[in-house]
Amino acid sequence: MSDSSGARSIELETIDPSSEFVDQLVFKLSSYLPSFCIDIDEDHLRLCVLHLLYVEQVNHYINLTRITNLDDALVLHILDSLLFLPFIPEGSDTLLDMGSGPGYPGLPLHACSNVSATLLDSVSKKMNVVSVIADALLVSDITCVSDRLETYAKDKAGQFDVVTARALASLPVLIEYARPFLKMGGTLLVSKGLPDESEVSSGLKACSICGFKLVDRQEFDLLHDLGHRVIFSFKVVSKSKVKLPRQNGLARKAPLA
Ligand SMILES: C[S@@+](CC[C@H](N)C(=O)[O-])C[C@H]1O[C@@H](n2cnc3c(N)ncnc32)[C@H](O)[C@@H]1O
Repeated sequence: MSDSSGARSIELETIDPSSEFVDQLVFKLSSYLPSFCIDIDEDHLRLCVLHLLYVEQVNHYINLTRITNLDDALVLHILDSLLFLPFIPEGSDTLLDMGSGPGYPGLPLHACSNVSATLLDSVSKKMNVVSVIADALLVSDITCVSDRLETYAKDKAGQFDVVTARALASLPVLIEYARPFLKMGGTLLVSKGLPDESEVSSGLKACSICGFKLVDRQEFDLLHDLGHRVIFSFKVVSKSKVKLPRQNGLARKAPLA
């Protein structure tokens, strides 16, 4: 169905949260977590599974993800998002997920922790979907924003404790995007597949320009041979040496490092 602007409206077909099918997926997901030292109760995992099922439902008419096999999606969307969880410093209240797409990793992180989350993507139809799904899940304290990062940063300087990014851009670009949003002492968490060493060394240069320090780097093999992940944790330790945000698009066209 389309509205007067031609945009397709989003109507979710309600999914029974206590169905046997949902139970099975929750059980499967829960069995994956101990190998990654992640401990989350079933109610929170259920929210992650329902989010995934709604994403899959809407994906039939709005392109949100290329991963259509549910078993793979449990690992590649939910588990992959939850890998960030142990890296969120205790006491963090506010999280921004940059380029969140269908809500990864921001929605599972919000569902499984106490952080209030802002999910941002420049493509408004994606954020509309995530907002409708968040309403259906009755998750509060989640804000969906359709904007470019460089524009949103002008209004939200220094407002977040944690910024996350998955599958968005190279390390130096992510570091530049994230810095204006973070408080002093705040944390940037980035997940990467197999970054090459030149990307890492440019990232470290961008880090020192923007006032970050790399504080942790851990590697994980996803289950079922679905890939390798490196989680980088950067902490804001000083002021940026360049004025941020720069003009729209410059971070990608002319990276700082
Ligand atoms: C490959 S998708 C990844 C989505 C999600 N993080 C995930 O892992 O499934 C990258 C997303 O970043 C968004 N994006 C890219 N550049 C952006 C920018 N400058 N500002 C806001 N969103 C951006 C795109 O619209 C896209 O939805």
